Amino acid sequence: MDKIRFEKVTKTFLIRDEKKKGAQREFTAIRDIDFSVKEGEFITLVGPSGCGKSTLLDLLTGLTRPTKGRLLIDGREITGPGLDRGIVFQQYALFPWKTARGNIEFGLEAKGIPRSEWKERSEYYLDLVGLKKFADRYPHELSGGMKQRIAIARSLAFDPDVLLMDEPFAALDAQTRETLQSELLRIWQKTGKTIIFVTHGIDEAVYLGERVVVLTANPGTVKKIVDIPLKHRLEDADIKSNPVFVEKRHEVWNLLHEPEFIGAHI
Ligand SMILES: Nc1ncnc2c1ncn2[C@@H]1O[C@H](COP(=O)(O)OP(=O)(O)OP(=O)(O)O)[C@@H](O)[C@H]1O
Repeated sequence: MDKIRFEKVTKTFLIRDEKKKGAQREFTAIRDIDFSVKEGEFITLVGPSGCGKSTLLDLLTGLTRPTKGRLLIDGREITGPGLDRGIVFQQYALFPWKTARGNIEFGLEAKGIPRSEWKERSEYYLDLVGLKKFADRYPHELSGGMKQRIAIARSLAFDPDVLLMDEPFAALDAQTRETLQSELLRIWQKTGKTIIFVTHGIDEAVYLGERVVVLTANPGTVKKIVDIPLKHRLEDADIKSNPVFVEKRHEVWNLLHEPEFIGAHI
């Protein structure tokens, strides 16, 4: 069965009508989004600014509902937020008054894990993201990359089936971003989570995604879903020279540079 299914999902918002004072009009942010994600799959979503990437993730969190269509997880309609979905945002969203360990334990408490298990579990997730030695640091004592690792560890501590990531590495410098990308792949391979990862970066989308969903803007629709048959992402030290990477990167680049995107900010 599909882990996640978008069934002809449309989301419209009421916005101010620029032509008529005091009036409102409908604005279609995304239209007829229809695709499925398999259990354990790593999917990346890429598209120009305003194509509805965040709107799609909001719908998956259950914080907003579609105007038309349905979103399903394990065949059940999403009707609200749930601990089956972990979220990692661009901004780290850590509690500044809690240590790295405290932030992770928050996830354990929310899930109802007995307090006696917190230490062992938080150590496990700190170790998974390579920060065992930094357990007692506060967020302001950690680098941006470390904060994002803690945010990932905290989301994983809930043991969600699905990890939703909204440009999680966008605020990091290029080198830290590359390190975290490969760490995320390693974590994904180890945990087998289903991951939906939103990005502006074509390289990032192709490197991480087993499939890349290319979206168009105004309204956001699926332009194409590109398979990325890269086998050894972590073992290949210079993956960006790999002919499959080069070819697929070019395909996604072309899709994003077709006439309807001219002038769009990608
Ligand atoms: N609450 C809202 N009310 C009205 N319009 C909205 C609302 N939320 C989003 N939109 C509009 O829907 C469209 C899609 O927005 P969204 O934030 O999902 O795009 P995005 O692809 O994530 O953009 P970016 O890449 O710039 O972050 C945009 O045109 C935006 O202005």
